[in-house]
Amino acid sequence: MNSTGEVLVAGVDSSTQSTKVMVCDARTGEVVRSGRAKHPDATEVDPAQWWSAFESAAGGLLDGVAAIGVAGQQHGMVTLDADGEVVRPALLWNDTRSAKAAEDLTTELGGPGAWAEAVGSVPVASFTVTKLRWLAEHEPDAADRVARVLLPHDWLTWRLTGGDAVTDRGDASGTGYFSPAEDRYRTDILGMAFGGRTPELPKVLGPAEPAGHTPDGRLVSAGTGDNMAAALALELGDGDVAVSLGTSGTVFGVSETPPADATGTVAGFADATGRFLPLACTLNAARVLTATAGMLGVDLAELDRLALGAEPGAGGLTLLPYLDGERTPNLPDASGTLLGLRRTNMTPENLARAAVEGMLCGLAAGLDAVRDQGITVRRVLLIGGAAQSESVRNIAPLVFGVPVVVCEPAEHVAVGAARQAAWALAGTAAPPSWRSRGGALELPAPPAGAAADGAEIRDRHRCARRLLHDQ
Ligand SMILES: Nc1ncnc2c1ncn2[C@@H]1O[C@H](COP(=O)(O)OP(=O)(O)O)[C@@H](O)[C@H]1O
Ligand SMILES: O=C(CO)[C@@H](O)[C@H](O)COP(=O)(O)O
Repeated sequence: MNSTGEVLVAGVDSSTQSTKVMVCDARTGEVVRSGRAKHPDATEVDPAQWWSAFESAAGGLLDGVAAIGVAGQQHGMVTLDADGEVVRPALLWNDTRSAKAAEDLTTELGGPGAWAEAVGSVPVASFTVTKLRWLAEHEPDAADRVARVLLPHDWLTWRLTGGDAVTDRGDASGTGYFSPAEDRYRTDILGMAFGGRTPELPKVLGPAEPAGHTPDGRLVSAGTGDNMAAALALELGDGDVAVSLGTSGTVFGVSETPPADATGTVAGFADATGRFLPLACTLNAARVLTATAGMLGVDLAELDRLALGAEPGAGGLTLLPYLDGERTPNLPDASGTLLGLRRTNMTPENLARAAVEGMLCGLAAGLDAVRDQGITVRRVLLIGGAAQSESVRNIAPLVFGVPVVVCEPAEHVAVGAARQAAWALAGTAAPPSWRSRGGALELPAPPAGAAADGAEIRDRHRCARRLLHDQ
């Protein structure tokens, strides 16, 4: 409690590029203060770096905070030895070295359908289970020293409490060895993947179950994966689908029934409330814009200005932005392609717009995939760093073909983690309602007659994917 009698809770978002901490009023969700610190730009990171980023982001913010929750980038493999020391740097969700392991594991269990049935998802290189197989094959001595495997948020939560290691259904569902439908670990799959080794796994807590306390007495909630935390902050209703434009691009909605997409496009995750979170994820989102801005020698504001100076369709330029390989479609070794160049359309404006359209078309394909899993898409809630971009805000309604809303204040992952902390503190059956906490800005619809442009842009990108990648 602070000096004015408010009960305060803190949420931590330890995602790919940075740590953010938001301190909120536990009753309303209103953000009262915040901090952030950068992470290294790598796909292999010593977890100690997340801890120092947390300390730096939270520095001076936690006075009066009664409870804290941690949301983390999903899937990262944190390996600990018998003394609790890190065995090797964590491999992150966007590290594609385990792509071959993913293929092998898919075959070994009996194909994509067997995986979808067993754990709700077909593994790609992002999933923890494939990273363990990679470790067993490439660094067997290190694999032999692994006594426990955690996810990034599990590790941070464990550091905060100093107690037993715990996790939640949401983050566990991204490992590839937890069944969200049955609510249990599949240690048989873990053993199969990790050469017969079955390291200790964190206990899976219920949505409002506390993980423990910090040494100075703050309650720590179970924590969850970053996308699950965002869903908790957004309080997604029927017909609401979130599109997050961070390092990854994600598309997700809440479902009462466990998804099982044997095509592997939609992962059948659990959410942070006891339900499910069908989700499609691309490897290339906000960084497509920073990379394009870098190539054009401009900042992000100028990239927006350029993109908005081009006509819809970018003069016929099509960018398949697989700059870091791709996960959806599953093309870990792909690189980006720019198609349709003519002397007349090779302008900075068209290139800037092609980057925005290309990034958004990857997410539009994700929207189609979640629709195929029975999710109704009545409106898109746009979140993540690149949702701040003016050109993204202008072009998204056209490319998605449905109403698009931007919810304020931003940093939904950290706010969702804070809401989970408030829930654990209250110990109620349902989380506190924080619906009054911010506004929703409905983005202007494209002009009448422009829907055809949106369909044309999506079709052109779909044809390019088929032509170049058979996807
Ligand atoms: N106005 C903007 N226009 C375009 N991209 C932006 C803007 N503001 C932030 N970003 C991008 O958003 C990304 C960070 O988003 P964030 O959701 O925090 O990512 P993550 O959770 O993966 O760390 C960065 O790549 C940053 O460049
Ligand atoms: O792998 C996934 C989802 O399955 C990613 O969404 C990660 O959870 C990283 O998220 P960001 O750092 O991009 O927010």
